[in-house]
Amino acid sequence: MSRRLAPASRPVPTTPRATAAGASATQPASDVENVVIIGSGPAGYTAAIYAARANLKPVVFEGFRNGRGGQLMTTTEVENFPGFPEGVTGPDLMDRMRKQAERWGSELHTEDVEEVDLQQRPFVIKSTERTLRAHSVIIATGATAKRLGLPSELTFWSKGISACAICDGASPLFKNAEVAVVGGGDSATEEAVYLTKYAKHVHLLVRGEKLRASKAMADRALTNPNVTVHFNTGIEDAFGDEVLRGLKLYNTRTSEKRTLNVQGLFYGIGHTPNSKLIAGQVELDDVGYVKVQHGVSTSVPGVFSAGDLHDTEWRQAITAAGSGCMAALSAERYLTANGLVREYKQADEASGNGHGAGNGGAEEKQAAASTDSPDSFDINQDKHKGQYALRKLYHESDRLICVMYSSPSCGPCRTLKPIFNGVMDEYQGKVHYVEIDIEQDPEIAEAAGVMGTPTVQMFKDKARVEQLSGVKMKKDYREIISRYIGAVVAA
Ligand SMILES: Cc1cc2nc3c(=O)[nH]c(=O)nc-3n(C[C@H](O)[C@H](O)[C@H](O)COP(=O)(O)OP(=O)(O)OC[C@H]3O[C@@H](n4cnc5c(N)ncnc54)[C@H](O)[C@@H]3O)c2cc1C
Repeated sequence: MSRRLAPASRPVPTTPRATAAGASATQPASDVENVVIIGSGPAGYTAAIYAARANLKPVVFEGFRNGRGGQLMTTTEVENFPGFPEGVTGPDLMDRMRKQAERWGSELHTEDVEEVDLQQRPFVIKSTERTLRAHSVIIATGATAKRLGLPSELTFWSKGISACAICDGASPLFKNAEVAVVGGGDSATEEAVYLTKYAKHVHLLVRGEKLRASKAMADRALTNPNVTVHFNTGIEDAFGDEVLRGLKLYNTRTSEKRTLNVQGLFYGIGHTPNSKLIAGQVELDDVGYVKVQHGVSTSVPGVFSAGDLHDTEWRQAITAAGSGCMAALSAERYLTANGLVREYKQADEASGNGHGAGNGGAEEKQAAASTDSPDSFDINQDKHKGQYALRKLYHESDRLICVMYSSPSCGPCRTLKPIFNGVMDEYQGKVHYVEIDIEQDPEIAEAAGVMGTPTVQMFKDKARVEQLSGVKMKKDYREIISRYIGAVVAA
């Protein structure tokens, strides 16, 4: 896909410069950032909080295709992050980290970085929308748990299938249940043993005829009475109803098929570090993990790694956050030692109201109206909420009606809301926008055939004309809307 890359597009600051975040520069003008952070998982946001509190005014590229907020946006309850004795949902935790980063003046862009040049100084970072230069860079692009790609994988994801036994093993879903772990290496074997704390019995499904795990680890699984190791075993698919109930297995040597009734399937087949962006510029290990020294320093001075991107062992939110902190402090030290710091003053509001700038923050302020009722509904308003409004508009509006269906625990919905709200603002007076929370209004979501969230549907003249699942780029929504109302307002 070809993308337009703007030249160094951020304005050259004057001194002092009133920044969008309410911070002002106290050093000579420059268009070079102190620090650019790539990634918005626990590592990226924690690095942003520390760098922002050190008055460095970090610029954060949160990512778009893989979703802002990182891996925890795909999970429900996080029970092991300190400070949340009752647990917290992954999306809530990430929203809180994001707000904290924003509050201290981080500049957030929900964009993917497509290219970096770490050979020249200042470093050059090109995202889908802009090109920046920076004296230091923190890479926190995480790792992606490998999936099997079973036909029913998405249906049972977080409803029995999980990529993290340590995170999800204690869930009530698996207590005293039979569960399976797939994989034959150290991680899978360790996870199988770990799960015996909660599950009645654990089945370790191994494609080959022996375990690849270390002897000590393999022995722990093989001698545990609550673990059965099934060699030469592949998984064809999963089955169940509301939740996972079992697996369709096959013998990898004889192709013989059978089923195994389990309520959990945990993937222990490894992770892929998201290091393509920096391959060839920063030293990586054989698998692609960044090689670090002193915790977070990469082979390029001024470039730091944080979180799962270099963590081959722990891969937890708290360890990622910890290394985000280390990366930010290391970047600060590096900038200071090399006389590169451009310090910004925190404006009063930065420490008070919980809002900085960043494009996401600005867009989030434009949320849809509160739920419409017969008393409050006004057809002249652009933005609406709830099924009453949708039914009224469906029958009475002569505009294009854009409906976004979301649910409170859906991470991608949180990513899409500000994006879609921003697009809707470009078409004031031309479209009607309705936000439907499918937990509050399940009937209308069912009637509309919504199978997952986020979903965007568009209606014109009492007919559904478009349906889009997941998070798309602004330009995709604009292109579609322009088909029905003519002009594209913003490029
Ligand atoms: C289903 C599941 C449940 C889990 N539950 C728990 C739990 O309960 N407790 C726990 O401690 N841990 C849990 N984990 C593990 C935890 O989520 C990870 O260890 C942690 O998120 C790693 O943080 P990170 O910041 O290093 O990377 P990630 O969270 O992976 O974030 C990486 C970020 O980088 C961004 N990015 C990637 N490429 C680019 C690019 N080119 N440009 C811009 N941005 C980019 C992505 O969009 C993403 O925002 C779970 C993991 C999964 C998959």
